[in-house]
Amino acid sequence: TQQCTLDGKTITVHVLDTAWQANGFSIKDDQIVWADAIIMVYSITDRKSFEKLREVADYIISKKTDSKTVLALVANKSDLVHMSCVTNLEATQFCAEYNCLFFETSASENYNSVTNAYMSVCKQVKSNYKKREKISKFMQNPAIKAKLQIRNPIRGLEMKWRSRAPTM
Ligand SMILES: Nc1nc2c(ncn2[C@@H]2O[C@H](COP(=O)(O)OP(=O)(O)OP(=O)(O)O)[C@@H](O)[C@H]2O)c(=O)[nH]1
Repeated sequence: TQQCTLDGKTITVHVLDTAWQANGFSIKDDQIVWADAIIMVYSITDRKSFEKLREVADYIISKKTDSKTVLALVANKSDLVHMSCVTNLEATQFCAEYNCLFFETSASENYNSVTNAYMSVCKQVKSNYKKREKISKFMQNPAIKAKLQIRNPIRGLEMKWRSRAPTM
């Protein structure tokens, strides 16, 4: 558990460091569901570590029932770019496919890049929370609630009517 400052406010972050093993994650599925953000890290000098992430991302998505979780892909060891065996295009394609944020870091030579990735993910989580709060406040508005209640029966009627159409 870590405290950090975001937009002048102290936030508490629970971090679980896990690994992908032959039989899946070393954490429980409900911890995947519980997470607000999941950061997938690979080493740019180890192609297998990148390729494995497809399996990881597919598994995460299969356990998540909504899209509120922030997913991030981190290309670590950017100081060893001359030994890289994963192209930026491949990483970008992965991010587009899984809707991930993307960061390049060097844990050994540029710790700021690590902090930046970490804080950006926290910011995105906070922003998602704010958006959800706004939507839920909006839905609690009596005028909106009333409109939705009127619309739902109408939609119900439409569905009934449509399902009868082929027999007419
Ligand atoms: N050159 C370079 N080496 C790094 C970097 N990050 C980690 N390493 C080295 O890579 C090796 C593995 O680092 P770890 O931090 O143990 O990696 P890990 O993924 O936590 O490993 P697990 O214990 O299997 O989870 C160590 O020798 C680190 O010094 C980096 O950004 N650049």
